[in-house]
Amino acid sequence: MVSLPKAGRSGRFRRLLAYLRPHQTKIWGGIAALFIVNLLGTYLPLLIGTAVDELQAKFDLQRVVFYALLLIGLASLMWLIRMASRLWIFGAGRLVEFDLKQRLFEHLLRLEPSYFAENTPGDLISRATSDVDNIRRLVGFALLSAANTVFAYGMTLPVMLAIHAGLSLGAIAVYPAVLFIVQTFSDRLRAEQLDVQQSLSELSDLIQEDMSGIALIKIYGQEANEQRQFDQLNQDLLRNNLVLAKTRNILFPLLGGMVSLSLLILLWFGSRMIAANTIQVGDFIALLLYIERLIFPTALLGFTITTYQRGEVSIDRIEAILSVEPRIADAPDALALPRDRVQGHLRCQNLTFTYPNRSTPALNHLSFEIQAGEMVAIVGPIGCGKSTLASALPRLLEIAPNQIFLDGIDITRLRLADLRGAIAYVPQDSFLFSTTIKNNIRYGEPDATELKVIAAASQAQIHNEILNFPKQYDTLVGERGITLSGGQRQRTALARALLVDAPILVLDDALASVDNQTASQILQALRQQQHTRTVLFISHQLSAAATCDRILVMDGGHIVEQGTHGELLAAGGLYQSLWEQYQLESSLR
Ligand SMILES: Nc1ncnc2c1ncn2[C@@H]1O[C@H](COP(=O)(O)OP(=O)(O)OP(=O)(O)O)[C@@H](O)[C@H]1O
Repeated sequence: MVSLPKAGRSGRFRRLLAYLRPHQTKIWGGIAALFIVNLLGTYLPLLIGTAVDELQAKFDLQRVVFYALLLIGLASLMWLIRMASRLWIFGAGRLVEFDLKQRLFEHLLRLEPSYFAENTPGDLISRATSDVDNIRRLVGFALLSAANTVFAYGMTLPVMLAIHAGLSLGAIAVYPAVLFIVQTFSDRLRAEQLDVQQSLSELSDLIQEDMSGIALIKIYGQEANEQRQFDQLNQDLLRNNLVLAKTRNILFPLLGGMVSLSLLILLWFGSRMIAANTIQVGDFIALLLYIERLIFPTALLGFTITTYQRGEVSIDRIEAILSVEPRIADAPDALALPRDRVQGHLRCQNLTFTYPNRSTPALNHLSFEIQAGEMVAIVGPIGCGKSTLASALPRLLEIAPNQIFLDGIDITRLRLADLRGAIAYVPQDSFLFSTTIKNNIRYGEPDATELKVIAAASQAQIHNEILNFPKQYDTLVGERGITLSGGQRQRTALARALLVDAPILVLDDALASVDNQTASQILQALRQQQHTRTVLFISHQLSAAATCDRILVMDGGHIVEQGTHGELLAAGGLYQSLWEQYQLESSLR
């Protein structure tokens, strides 16, 4: 799970300002509009008070119409300017949301696969959606409401005090209590909000995992168990939401009640003052309207603070992702190696790699050399480190310098894009995107011509099958399209790698679901152009591996034997026993 950075309040505020900076014109425009609205809002009660006093002294229909029209005009103007302020500030909120989603996605694409092994998709998705949404509300609603509250108090209070200091202070005497209550509740609200967001992440994770593993759940009949786990997490979410709702339901009515109390105080003392003629009716009405004006921002203070705090939690959760530096990145002085200059010579020297959460190395002082254009098989028992080696070559793993060399150059000194452009790597699980088969094949070169796509598919021995698909190369595959068999998926993934025509091809058990005969045919086709391509064929299919120029035998993270099929059989070592086991299994099949 992504750990939260210790940002502190000022750190969070700085980040918030950084989010707002690109949209400051809109924000300032919105704040200026709010200022004008509040200025007009402060003037209106004064105008009404004056009108009441004037008309009370001498009734004049023309003056009534004049005041009515003036009030309607000013109120309409206020409405228009308030609309503009909302459009600008809420619009800035939407833009911040857009920017954050862009940044998050861009950032996630820069991180190495191990990050995604450590952080669940459900948690990342929940952060990219609900947390970004919370920040949008912080920028939109909370900012607007906070600015409005400051202006409302800043402009209204002095005028109220000028009208009648005693009565005004009496009416707002309860407001410090309002602030005290809000402050007392704020830490509790924040902690409860964090619990809700955490529960939501856990629930998203479970849904995500269960949808991916639905077949497994059914095979093992674990529906009821999964349902129980879901119930448990859903209960947690419900409980956390209810705890939060309870706190809010105590807080917000309490705030509302305090505000009403201030009106009561005003009415109680004000009506007596009018009777005693110590305050004019117009002034009293103005004070009533001013208190009324303060009710909304004061009552909203709770929401504003909650939205702000929820947004603060979300800023931490988003920054926890954005602050992770990619562990595998270009060195500042990275060397360029354009694809057309790559020979395809590979050398590993004492290559050692230990997974972060493991005590024993997966690759242990592994050394070998492969000549450009050679076709080499890598075989070995399960778990001996073959896949680890395959992902170390294009630096999908964080390997130390001076261990792997491409054409004599330490690969950690090469530009990552160049290194990965030189190596077409087909991993064990042939992942396909939910798009057409054509787009899947030309994924590494989206502009590749139809002819090139067909050539790659033919080499991967999948072309004839594609012609039988409903829309041939335009057939959708994956969730919204047809389901391919394991072998078809693997050959499509192989076609994708062949299309980019990289100087080095690494097949990591990439033909495991393809029958031995087809696998050998594919290798044969590759062999015909092997002068231009170095091939590493990692496989348990020893009959196909036997056709390679050379075989490297791995065990316990390093190479224990190497040679041709004949040489290795004659040596009578690990390869020979793997071969005998393979022959036995083949005869039983
Ligand atoms: N992401 C990982 N985190 C921790 N350990 C891992 C990880 N991936 C692999 N390992 C461990 O590293 C060792 C080598 O695994 P690797 O997948 O490279 O073996 P392999 O030879 O490709 O196996 P197979 O023939 O089953 O594909 C194993 O002990 C495995 O458990």
